[in-house]
Amino acid sequence: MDRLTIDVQKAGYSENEQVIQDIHFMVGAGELVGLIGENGAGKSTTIKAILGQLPFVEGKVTIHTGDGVYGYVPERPVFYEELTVWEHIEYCGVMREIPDWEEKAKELIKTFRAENYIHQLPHSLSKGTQQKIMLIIALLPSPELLIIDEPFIGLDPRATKLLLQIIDVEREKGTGILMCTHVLDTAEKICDQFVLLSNGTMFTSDTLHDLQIKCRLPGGSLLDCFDYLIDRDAYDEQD
Ligand SMILES: Nc1ncnc2c1ncn2[C@@H]1O[C@H](COP(=O)(O)OP(=O)(O)OP(=O)(O)O)[C@@H](O)[C@H]1O
Repeated sequence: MDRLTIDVQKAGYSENEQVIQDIHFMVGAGELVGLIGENGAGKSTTIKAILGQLPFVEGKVTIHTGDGVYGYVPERPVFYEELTVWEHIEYCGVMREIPDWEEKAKELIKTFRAENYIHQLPHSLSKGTQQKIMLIIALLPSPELLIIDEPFIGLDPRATKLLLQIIDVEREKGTGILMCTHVLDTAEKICDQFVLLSNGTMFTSDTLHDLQIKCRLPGGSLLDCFDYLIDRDAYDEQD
């Protein structure tokens, strides 16, 4: 069963300027898909198209969750300046009418070892701690689809390990996860599939094994395959 289907012919920030084109992929239940690409390739724009935050989208994005609920963790945490961490969590729980939100919140706070921060203002916290708070808020409604932008930047090794464990638990529950990242060595180990973007176009959506075959790089790393595909023209010329 799919959690997300993206079928976008073109999309962008203004009518005349398309930033991404021909993006077609799916995220299945319990699947972790890595959205990979160089700076400016169009990863964040693709995520904005999924979230309905782009003014111009030609195509269709379907979120197949029972209640249409999804969790989103942006690359840069966004908070209300005057609300404490707990007040943010409360706001999310009450506004989204999440049953038992308080209990769930306490569990998540314990999991993320964030007890000491809950009465502080998020802006006074470190970037990694802010990211943990964003994750708690994203997970509070028990979403069946999770979209995470650059989750590993700013997390210390223990927090990274914790996030990886949480990703595993979510996948076991059937949550589909789309993760945008530059940390290819980690992505390579944990993602089921990779959507590779270059210049706003998706040039492949494959497992690492299929990428290795496509690139004729048996046992090659994700970075090797990515490099090969990006420079394919140059490589082909050398063949
Ligand atoms: N708000 C915006 N208005 C107009 N163009 C934008 C806007 N945001 C991004 N772009 C353009 O869209 C293109 C793709 O950018 P995007 O942020 O999607 O790339 P990215 O793959 O997420 O890059 P990075 O890895 O650096 O975060 C770039 O050419 C960028 O300049």
